[in-house]
Amino acid sequence: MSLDELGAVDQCDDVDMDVYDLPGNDLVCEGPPTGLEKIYDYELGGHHPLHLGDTLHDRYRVIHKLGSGGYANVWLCCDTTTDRPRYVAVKIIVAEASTPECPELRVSRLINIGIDPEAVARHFCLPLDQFSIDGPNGTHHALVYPVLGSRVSRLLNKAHDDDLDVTLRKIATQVTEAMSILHTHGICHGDFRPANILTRVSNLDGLSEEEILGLVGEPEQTRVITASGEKHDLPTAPQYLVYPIVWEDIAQDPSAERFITEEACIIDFGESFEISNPPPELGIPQSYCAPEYVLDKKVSASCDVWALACTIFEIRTGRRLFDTFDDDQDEYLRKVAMVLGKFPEPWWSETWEARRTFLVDEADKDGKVIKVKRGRHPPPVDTAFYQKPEPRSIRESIEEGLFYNFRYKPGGIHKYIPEAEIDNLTDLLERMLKYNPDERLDVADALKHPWFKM
Ligand SMILES: Nc1ncnc2c1ncn2[C@@H]1O[C@H](COP(=O)(O)OP(=O)(O)OP(=O)(O)O)[C@@H](O)[C@H]1O
Repeated sequence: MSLDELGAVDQCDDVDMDVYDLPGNDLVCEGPPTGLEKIYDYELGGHHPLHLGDTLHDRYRVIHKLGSGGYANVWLCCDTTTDRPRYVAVKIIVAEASTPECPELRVSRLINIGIDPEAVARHFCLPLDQFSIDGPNGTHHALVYPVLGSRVSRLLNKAHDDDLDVTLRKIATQVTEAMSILHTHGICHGDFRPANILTRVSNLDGLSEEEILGLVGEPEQTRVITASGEKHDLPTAPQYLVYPIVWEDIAQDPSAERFITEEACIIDFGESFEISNPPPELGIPQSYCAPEYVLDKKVSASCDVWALACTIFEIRTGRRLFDTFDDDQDEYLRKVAMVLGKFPEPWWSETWEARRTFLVDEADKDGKVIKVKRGRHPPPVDTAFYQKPEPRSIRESIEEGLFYNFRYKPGGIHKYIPEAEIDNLTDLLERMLKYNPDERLDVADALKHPWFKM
């Protein structure tokens, strides 16, 4: 298992591939793999095997799962050393990545570079405690964080509020302020996207474990078995995997109001870097990649600004601005060009080699790119309903309004965005999504835009 392999997948978005195809430990899990870590990552160098009820560091009792990513599992734990129950998120890094250079530890640089500690605490998720675990798969860094909730692009608990517009702009302002603080202090986040921006959760401490499970739901498990269907006896893997808490489902319960706040908190500094010393590669999914990185491998603070623009769009509309299937680079570039127009040279005619497969050389009289005609038949009448024209500008993308699709059933919540706000947001995003990074707004100037004052 290489680190590249570990880091390549954003499991929140791409959870259910490959799980039944098992290199390594020859184990399978019985139930659907959605939301679960890869069972084959339970081997030497991989995840630490845990079960509910286990106690970590003689202190943190595991009561539920909060999530998993390419590098770690995050567990909801009760701190047993305090008189009043106190709940924390314990993130256990895979052994192979638990080195002194572990990217997770980069968050501590925020404390050492002179950022006002109050601002750090307000915007970022800092570790409360840190320890290591020696287990059958190696030694793991474990970091203890405050418990956070759903990602900021899916505020289902606020969806029916009259002032949803105000709330979403407030959250977008907070995340822009957070990036502004980082850039002012010479740090790029490097992986700035809604999956790494969660809402703060409050009022859990003091509740009993039963009350907590009454709120977030009893943990559901799926058995881990051998490929031939028997109980396994490998010390390197758990006997079951735990499905993570789905905050969005909880958010729709009226009691969630007490717990889920309107405060955004930035997590995951694993890809962060010093602006003065950019890395050769970025570790951000394709849908948030600035074109100068995709086409020229140029990394700068402007890449963060591009990702921020995509994130603001997603917070305000509940949708991805440039969504791609399976992180396909050509599909991404095609979508960007459909919305923002032709790329400057030499990107258009030389660098993006596959462009001619999708888009013709010349734009139309309005400057819109033109798709290559394919000899396809029109869709049958009963599927024509789904063939919505693609948006051809930022304005058209915003005009579709806010959608929160339901996860397990058709439909969702749809709200229009007021016309005056569309004008303002279009202007802001167009300035933040300039192809030339030198013409792109920097984050401090973006923050002065009238959209944030509406
Ligand atoms: N403090 C927290 N409170 C609640 N849930 C959390 C917290 N930190 C992380 N999570 C959940 O766990 C998931 C994985 O965490 P995180 O993204 O930090 O892991 P990672 O392995 O570093 O991820 P990546 O693959 O993105 O690098 C998150 O998407 C989130 O759902």
